[in-house]
Amino acid sequence: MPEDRTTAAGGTDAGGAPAAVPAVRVEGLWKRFGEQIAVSGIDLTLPAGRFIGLVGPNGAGKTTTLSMVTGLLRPDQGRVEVAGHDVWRDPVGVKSRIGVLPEGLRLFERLSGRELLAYMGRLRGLPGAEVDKRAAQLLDVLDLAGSQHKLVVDYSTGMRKKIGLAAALLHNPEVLFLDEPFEGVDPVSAQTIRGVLERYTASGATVIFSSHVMELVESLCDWVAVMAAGRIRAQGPLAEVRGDAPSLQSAFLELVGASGRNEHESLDWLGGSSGSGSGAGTGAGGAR
Ligand SMILES: Nc1ncnc2c1ncn2[C@@H]1O[C@H](COP(=O)(O)OP(=O)(O)OP(=O)(O)O)[C@@H](O)[C@H]1O
Repeated sequence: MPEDRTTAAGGTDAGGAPAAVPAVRVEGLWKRFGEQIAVSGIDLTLPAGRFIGLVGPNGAGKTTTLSMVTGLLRPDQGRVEVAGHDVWRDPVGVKSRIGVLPEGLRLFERLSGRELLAYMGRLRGLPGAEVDKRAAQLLDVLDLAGSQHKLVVDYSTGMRKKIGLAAALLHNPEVLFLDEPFEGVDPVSAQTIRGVLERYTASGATVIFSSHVMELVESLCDWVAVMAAGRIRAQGPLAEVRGDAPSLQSAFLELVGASGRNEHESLDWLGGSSGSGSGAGTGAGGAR
């Protein structure tokens, strides 16, 4: 991985020279769903060539943010640039430079894995022979070669993630967005995906992925943005965001205001030590 030379604000490098074009620049981004504010006027600068984690608790606004950044959801307000191109003014310019593995990935179920990649490659404008070559290599590396003629509808959760990843990588995008790429994936497949992503970022490309698994983010990412209740609570190099905390997990709990939260008293009926046994209706003052 390259040495960090970008300030947390993403403005200049250590020598004061202008920083390279960031992978993503977000300014004043808002999204409401009725009364619910999902994303609350966030600013975000994610440098290129990094392995970036967008972390936050359930409902923090990660998926909504990624959907707006990738042009899948129109913001109420704000600006988004990907690799220097405005997502809403230059949608084709942006979409040709990105790969997306969205949450709840919908695939063409009645195609085989191989056919799906052939179709996606042609949609991306790649010549047939090139699609064939890249598809064969991706299927091989992702350990899907043996299932390439199986219909996608018959794929397992992990296989779906892997074929979705292959489709997102086929055109060799500059920036790859992944919403919870490791959810429902077994450790062997996770390791395979991880290897592919590490190889991809080592060549200078950017991976931006959302997760609430802190250990994973800590072991993979060199840059993180922490989101809670629709706002960005911290962003910067992993070591900077972690600060003096023993782990990203503790820093995260501190940042999202969940540190030291103790709810066990409201569950005093739960488990063997409560003395209330398995019977219903014993109440808080049950036999002790
Ligand atoms: N289409 C929608 N209609 C109404 N509310 C929505 C919609 N999409 C998201 N929200 C709300 O916006 C907030 C942010 O949701 P979002 O899915 O972006 O969070 P998240 O950080 O991705 O959560 P998770 O980790 O649980 O997937 C939540 O309160 C959610 O209920």
